[in-house]
Amino acid sequence: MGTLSSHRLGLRLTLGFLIVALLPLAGLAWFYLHTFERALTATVLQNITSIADKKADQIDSYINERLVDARSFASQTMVREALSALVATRTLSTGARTELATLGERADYHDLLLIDANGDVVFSLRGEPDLGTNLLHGPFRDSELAAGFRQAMTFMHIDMTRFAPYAPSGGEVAAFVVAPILDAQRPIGALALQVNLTTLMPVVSDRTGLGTSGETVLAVQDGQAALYTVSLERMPGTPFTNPVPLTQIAEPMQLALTGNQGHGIVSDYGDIDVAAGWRYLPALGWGMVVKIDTAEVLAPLHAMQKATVLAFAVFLLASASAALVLGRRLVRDERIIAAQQTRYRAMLGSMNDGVALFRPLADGSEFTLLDINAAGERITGVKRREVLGRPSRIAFPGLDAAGIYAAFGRVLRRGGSETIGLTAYVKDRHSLWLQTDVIRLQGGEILAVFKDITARKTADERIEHLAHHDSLTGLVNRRNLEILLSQALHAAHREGRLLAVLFIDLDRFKVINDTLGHHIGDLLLVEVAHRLCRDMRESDIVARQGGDEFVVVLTALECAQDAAVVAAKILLALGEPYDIEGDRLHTSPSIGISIYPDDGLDADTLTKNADTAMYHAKEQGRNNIQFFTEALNLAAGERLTVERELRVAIEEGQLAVYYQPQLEAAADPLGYPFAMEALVRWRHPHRGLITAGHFIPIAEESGLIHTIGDWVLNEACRRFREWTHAGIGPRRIAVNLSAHQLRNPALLDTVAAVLQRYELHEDELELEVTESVAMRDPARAVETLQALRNLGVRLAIDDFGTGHSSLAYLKRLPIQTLKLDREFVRDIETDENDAAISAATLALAHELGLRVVAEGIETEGQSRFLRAHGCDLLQGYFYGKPEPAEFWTAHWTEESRKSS
Ligand SMILES: Nc1nc2c(ncn2[C@@H]2O[C@@H]3COP(=O)(O)O[C@H]4[C@@H](O)[C@H](n5cnc6c(=O)[nH]c(N)nc65)O[C@@H]4COP(=O)(O)O[C@H]3[C@H]2O)c(=O)[nH]1
Repeated sequence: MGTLSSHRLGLRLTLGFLIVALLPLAGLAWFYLHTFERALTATVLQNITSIADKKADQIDSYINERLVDARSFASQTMVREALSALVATRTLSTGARTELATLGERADYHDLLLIDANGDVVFSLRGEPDLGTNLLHGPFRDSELAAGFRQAMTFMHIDMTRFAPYAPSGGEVAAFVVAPILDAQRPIGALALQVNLTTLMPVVSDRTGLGTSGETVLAVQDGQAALYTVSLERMPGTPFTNPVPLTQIAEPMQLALTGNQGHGIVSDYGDIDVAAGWRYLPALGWGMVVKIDTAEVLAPLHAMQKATVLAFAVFLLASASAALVLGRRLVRDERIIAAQQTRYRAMLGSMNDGVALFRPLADGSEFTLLDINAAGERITGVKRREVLGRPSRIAFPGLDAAGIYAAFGRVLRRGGSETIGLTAYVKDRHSLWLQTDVIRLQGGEILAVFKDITARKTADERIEHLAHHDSLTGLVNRRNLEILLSQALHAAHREGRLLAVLFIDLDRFKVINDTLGHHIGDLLLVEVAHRLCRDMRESDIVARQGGDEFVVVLTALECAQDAAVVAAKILLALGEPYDIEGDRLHTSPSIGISIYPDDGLDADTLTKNADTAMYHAKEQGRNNIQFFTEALNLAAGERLTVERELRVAIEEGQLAVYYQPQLEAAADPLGYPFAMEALVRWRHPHRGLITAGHFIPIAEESGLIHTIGDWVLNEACRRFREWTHAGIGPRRIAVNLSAHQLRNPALLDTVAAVLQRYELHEDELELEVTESVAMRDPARAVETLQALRNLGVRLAIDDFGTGHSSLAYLKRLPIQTLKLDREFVRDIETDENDAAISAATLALAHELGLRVVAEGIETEGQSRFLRAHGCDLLQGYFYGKPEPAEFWTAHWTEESRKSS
């Protein structure tokens, strides 16, 4: 991607200009001129040849006309008679003379002569000195006239003599046409027509077609010399006077004199280049050269040459100027491009995205790497200088070739661009994920812009995993379970197999979580998840449904009983003790099982039914497995019915408060109880009396507990005040508070209003909250309990012993009473463990200044044990069941009547 220097570019441009523009033009011009010269020369020579031919024809005609004249004159009777008369009388009639004169003047003959058979010149129109002389013996016997006379008389032939100076005519160059005059086939003399050279000259010297420098040169050979028979433009002198040796005469004339005919560009007698045509004139015995200076005939050529050179020069100048301007512009553009390239390179270099440029091979099967930027080197780990120009498969061996080259091919065929989501690339044995945009450039090259999105991809995968998995345990989460279960159901349906959904809930987990803290609870859940996964097959699904609930899906079951086997294994595995941060914890699962297709066809139904079965398992005493049955399903439906009916019950006053006595251990069992615990009952119109344990949980789930709780508190306090006003009944009233009520911000106002309404004194009202309620959010519980305490209400911890709270911890709560749970009391006579725990609890509670109420006392043995260990208050069927207020009112009234 380097750039040419301005100098080199200039040189290249000049060379290019010469090669591209000037050389062809010069060649064309030369070719044109050369062709033109050849054509012109050929035309000129053709013309000159035509002129020469024409001149030769004219001379022949000229001579023929004279020969015809001579024959015609000689054959005339008048001529024969005139000669006969002259021979006989030496005189001639005037009429005959006039007729002869007329003949002589017909053509511009110089003279008309009659010669008798002896050679005497008997008649001459001009009367020159040859008249009266004898041509055979006289002074002019060597003249051309004498030669012509002898030839005519000898051969009876009409001929023309050579031109030569003729003395009788004062040396005028002349030729004679001599014809014999016959009388009865016998020559009696001859007629001679004298033709002066001057009459031939107009024919010869006609310059038509010869321009300004044209000339017709005529010469006759005279021995080893030649005599020019016409005046020459460039050689002064009289014709027939200056003999020139044959060897020195110009070449075309030499050729003409030797009988040759031709044309060409030659040198003339003046050594000047001429276009000439030459030939021999047999009628005259002369050589003829018709010529014209090449300077004149080739003048158009020379003009054209000049014009061409001029045009060429102008063109050269113009195109050189244009080339210069263009060149400068090109150089400037080149500089701009170079600067742009530098900028782009800097930009590409500073980009975080990798950019690589490829050129496809002709068949598109392979791509050559043309360039790659710094980010591209960094991402792929290649060295630019090592891979430039190499096939892409060799340059980037770590590339997942299939996807990217297919995209290259597509973009190459269709044009435009394409984004390839992900491409795997192995660098230093680590897999990278690249996102690549593939763009086809105008030149057919392929640009790949790629970024390393491994981090993002990993994060996406993590987010994806989090979206589908529980963050604490890593198990499949509730949402993902629905999807996976639906898929598993499809497979089961397809394969005609069974499938089991196991709903698992940890018994007493809430207690552990509330008492030991969420951290320990979390660790326990993680361990539970670990144990669940341990024995599962790969095709099974283990999910956390939320809280302490887990779901296991067993796929591809042979029979429903297999699910029970797996559930039993889970029961064992989760029932093992857990060692967590130094504590040994115990929990057990309750497992509900639903089977596809018997218990439901869709994920929702199967999960719901397994949940129902799980509840049943809990009801059955925990650490238990229950299969879903239709009866269970009905029970679940029952819950809904109860909730609906409960609302009606509240409105229609079907609820009632029952009271159970709490007796002081030392007191007379038949005396007034120390306190009464208010327990709510539902007088159902069809089902009869329903105890609290059967509908309070539903009231809590549905939120009805607030209405019920407020009503019970109000009713119990009202009743208590009624009894005390009547002078019967207990000294204290105990009312249960549910966890939901305790969290209600309106509780304090409600309690304060009730205290005020019924003028309850300090410590006359005791509110019972369960241990787990107090443990759930200790800080908040302490705050609320303290506020209640500040109102003058006593506080009791219910069901003590079921949670994991220690007495030391309870010290922090503003409570005055502990209620020992029924569970401990039940086996207190038979289970040493329970007996020991109860005894220790009593002792420690007293140490903390708390009073202890034991509940669920059903036997005298239990009562005895508890009293022996200093239990303060006793409650249970042994002393009295929960009964309506009217019962107690009647009872106590009767008692007081008896005692009085
Ligand atoms: N087997 C046996 N059971 C005995 C004996 N003595 C008492 N019981 C039963 O034990 C439960 C004592 O109440 P709790 O522990 O406070 O436990 C109560 C209490 O937590 C809650 N509850 C009852 N009434 C109310 C109420 O008005 N409001 C709220 N929030 N909870 C209530 O419902 C739970 C169950 O109440 P109930 O069904 O009335 O059941 C009562 C009572 O009938 C005995 O000797 N043997």
